[in-house]
Amino acid sequence: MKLLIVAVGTRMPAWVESGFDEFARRMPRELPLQLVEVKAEPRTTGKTVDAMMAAEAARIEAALPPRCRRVILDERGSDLTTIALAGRLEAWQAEGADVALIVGGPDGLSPALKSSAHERIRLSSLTLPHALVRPLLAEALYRAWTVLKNHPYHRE
Ligand SMILES: C[S@@+](CC[C@H](N)C(=O)[O-])C[C@H]1O[C@@H](n2cnc3c(N)ncnc32)[C@H](O)[C@@H]1O
Repeated sequence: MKLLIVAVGTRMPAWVESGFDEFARRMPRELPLQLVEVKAEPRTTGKTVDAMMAAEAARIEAALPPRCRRVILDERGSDLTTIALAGRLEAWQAEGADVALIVGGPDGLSPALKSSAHERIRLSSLTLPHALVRPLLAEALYRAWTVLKNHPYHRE
């Protein structure tokens, strides 16, 4: 099984890439964390927000592996503690399917894509900039894995 962060937006600032890479490289071989970037719709074409989100949703759909578990990152999703996220991670591993953690662009994710999700989670009740979600999520997943392994990185 692998974890994929499928995120709208390309050419992120160096601090976003190095923050993500720092935690992705710590993941074990049996649970790799991979970033799949999806091109954001240009904000200069005069399209409506709904049309831009629909175009981004089509690209996300095309990037998802078949039969993956879809987890939407959404500020209105369920709250998770680190321990609860570790529990999810354990359940996902038992299920065995790849898990796609989907992060929207500047306007968020289309309602249709959100309703296709198996679950919706949030990292905070604050609205986060989409670039910042990548390293935060990578760290949260790494931390959750260390909980399952009783690794000293996570301290109660
Ligand atoms: C700038 S936010 C979009 C805000 C938009 N108003 C909305 O309603 O989703 C871009 C993306 O970052 C992610 N995101 C932002 N805040 C988040 C949070 N607190 N928890 C989890 N994901 C978040 C979501 O995937 C969102 O689609």
